[in-house]
Amino acid sequence: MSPTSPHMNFRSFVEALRQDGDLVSIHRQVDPHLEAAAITRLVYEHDLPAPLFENLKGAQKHGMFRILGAPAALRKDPATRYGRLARHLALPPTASMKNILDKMLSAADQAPIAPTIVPTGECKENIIEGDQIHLEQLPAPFIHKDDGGKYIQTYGMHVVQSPDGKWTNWSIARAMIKDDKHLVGLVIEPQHIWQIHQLWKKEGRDCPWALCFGVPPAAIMAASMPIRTYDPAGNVAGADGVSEASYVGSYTGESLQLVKCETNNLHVPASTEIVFEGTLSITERAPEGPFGEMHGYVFPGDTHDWPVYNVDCITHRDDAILPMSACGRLTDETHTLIGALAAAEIANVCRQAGLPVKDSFSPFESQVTWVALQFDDAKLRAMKTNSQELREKVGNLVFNHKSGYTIHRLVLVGDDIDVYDGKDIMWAFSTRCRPGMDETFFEDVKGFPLVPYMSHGNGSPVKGGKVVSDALMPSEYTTGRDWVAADFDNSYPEELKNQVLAQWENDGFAPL
Ligand SMILES: Cc1cc2c3c(c1C)C(C)(C)C[C@@H](O)N3c1c(nc(O)[nH]c1=O)N2C[C@H](O)[C@H](O)[C@H](O)COP(=O)(O)O
Ligand SMILES: [K+]
Ligand SMILES: [Mn+2]
Repeated sequence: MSPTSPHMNFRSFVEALRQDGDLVSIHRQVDPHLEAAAITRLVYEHDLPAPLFENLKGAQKHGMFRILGAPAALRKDPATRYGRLARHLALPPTASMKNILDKMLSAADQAPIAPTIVPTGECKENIIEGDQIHLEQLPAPFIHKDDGGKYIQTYGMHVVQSPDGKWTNWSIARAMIKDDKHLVGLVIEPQHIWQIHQLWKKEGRDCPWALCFGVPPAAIMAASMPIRTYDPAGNVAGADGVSEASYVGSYTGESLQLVKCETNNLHVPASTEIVFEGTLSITERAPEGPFGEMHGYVFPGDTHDWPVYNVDCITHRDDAILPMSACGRLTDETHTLIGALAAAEIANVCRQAGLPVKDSFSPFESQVTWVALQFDDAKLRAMKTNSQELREKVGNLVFNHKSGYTIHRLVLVGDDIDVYDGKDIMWAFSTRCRPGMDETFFEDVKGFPLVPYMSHGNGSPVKGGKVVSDALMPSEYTTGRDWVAADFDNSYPEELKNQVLAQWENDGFAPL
């Protein structure tokens, strides 16, 4: 039996949410066509407990399947706002986003812990092969009314491996049902699934593939993160490097248990809820999309050809649970994971390049198109640099690195700004960055086509549209901050502040 702790076993994770009071089990019949996603969308927009749809219309025998919505979204109580994410990493429910991202980065300088191959696991409880496979009969969710199909894949983990077997990549990329035996989904440059797909194209063979729904929560975090499993520039793989599986081992401190697929030599987490096995075609493409995406838009009719996945075999647990991200406007997994994890990796890349970056975050208010980089002011001064030089250095580094792919604005701030507080970032950006003078624009870098002003704007969908906005004041480069913030923290003597706080409730105010 594989580990049963919530961060290492999806089923245990769902039970842990129930114990936390962070799960709503819905036993009435719910339609996977729009209804399950509509409920989940409202959950996201009000930071409510995760919905578990126990009784889906059209669910197959052997319990194939139930749906868990909002697997990594926010909790309403500010004290445990990131509690559901914390559960992915065995951190306390009061963990801050900084605690979560530090945990994810902790593996970067620890020895990788390779996974362990075990003979079998819960994911082998049911095996469906060949002509018994009917994807069209599964209760797959139709998520937004203008989507191009049923997006069964929004929180599953793709497993693909370089032809030389040295690099196994785990990542999330969307896919919808094409027909009874096939999916079709985004495989975009420079993502690792795209890089490995390219390697198989050179080989002239379809890429062996597995798609794992309901994996150990600690694993899906690495699947969502642009970790450098290869040379820092994120170039196409070559030498032997760290795969996500080993990276997960580092930050959990335990070896993940994997089992071999039935129909290829890939390995998947033993406790996975549902496994699709097959190939990612190097030749076949099909119309895909539109899909209501991470920036909050669907463009009806916006369909493009992408590679086809062929499903040869399905294995699954009894009463399997499919996790679903009904993404769009704030706040769902595309914000809490894609933005946050990219920000963490970008800070890592900056520090590796010798830049004094202390912290970073992608503000939800920017729909995770920005990353704020917090500089150590004293070390910044020691650099004896200036705004233009720093903007060019940071922009050329980050916008040419894979981890910067989804980010279009970098805001440079001092260490008086809390990068996890969107109000702080907007205060600094709005008051310290002079438009036109304190910004450097980058047109000759890879752009992220999912951003609406890229795919449906006035310029190239895949090139440029990026900027470094310097919200460090000139004094921060030379003498140090020459202002005092007009706020409670900074504009009153300590003993007066203590006196005000001590009197606060006696004066008749509610506790802060
Ligand atoms: C958490 C999460 C991440 C992603 C996605 C989703 C979620 C919930 C969807 C809801 C399915 C929406 C879709 O936009 N989606 C998605 C995607 N990357 C793509 O290339 N294509 C995609 O369709 N990422 C981001 C990638 O997972 C990260 O960029 C990761 O870093 C990739 O791994 P790697 O290539 O670095 O190994
Ligand atoms: K990844
Ligand atoms: Mn990767």
